[in-house]
Amino acid sequence: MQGFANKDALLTTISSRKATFYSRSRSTLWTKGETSLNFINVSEIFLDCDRDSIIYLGKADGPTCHTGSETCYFTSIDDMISSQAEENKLALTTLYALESTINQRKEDSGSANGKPSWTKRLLLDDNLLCSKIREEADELCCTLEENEEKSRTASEMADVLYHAMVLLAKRGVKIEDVLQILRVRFSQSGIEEKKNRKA
Ligand SMILES: N=c1c2ncn([C@@H]3O[C@H](COP(=O)(O)OP(=O)(O)OP(=O)(O)O)[C@@H](O)[C@H]3O)c2ncn1[C@@H]1O[C@H](COP(=O)(O)O)[C@@H](O)[C@H]1O
Repeated sequence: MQGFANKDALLTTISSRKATFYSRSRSTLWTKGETSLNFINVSEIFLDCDRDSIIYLGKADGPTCHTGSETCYFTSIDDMISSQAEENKLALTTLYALESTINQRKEDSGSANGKPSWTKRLLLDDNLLCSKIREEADELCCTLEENEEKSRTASEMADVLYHAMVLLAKRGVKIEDVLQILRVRFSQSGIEEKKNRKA
């Protein structure tokens, strides 16, 4: 574990041999184990080369992390990065799969395998498509204004996304083109971009 220590915390640790720290939020000394009874019995204390960091070496009576883990350092950054990458991949796969279905409907004549297709109806009727996009966007806003369940917000966003993606297909614009624009905007503040637009 890692904690902040001041001179008093260090002096207390030296005399009690129990790892003691200073809480900056509570402005008080605290000894690891005073609540959990999982004390750290300190045998040696080392200062680092420029004397702004200390290591308490000792034997712990139990888990040192408040989560019950043996150590607080149980989160692997490499694992975090790869699970994030998996989530990103899944999001992209979902969007590309939906885009591909919509494009198939565009190529189908009449209906999808003889079945009625909502996508096809939208693709054939600009007024219906635009009115649905506006309607779904309004329903998304209502989930905020009327403080609806988070699941309603997710569902309405799915409706907005799907209907907007039908418009993209109709216009022959790829979702990748949209994502590319979003990526370019990562490095720019929206306020600054608007200011520069007016100038
Ligand atoms: N993601 C969607 C999707 N999201 C919403 N919708 C349809 O959009 C329509 C929304 O119109 P509603 O008037 O019912 O509006 P609503 O907001 O859902 O309902 P209300 O709140 O107005 O009552 C419904 O028919 C939904 O089923 C969708 N229709 C199709 N897709 C995707 O497109 C694929 C192809 O669908 P088809 O073209 O119908 O074969 C599907 O397999 C899906 O992957």
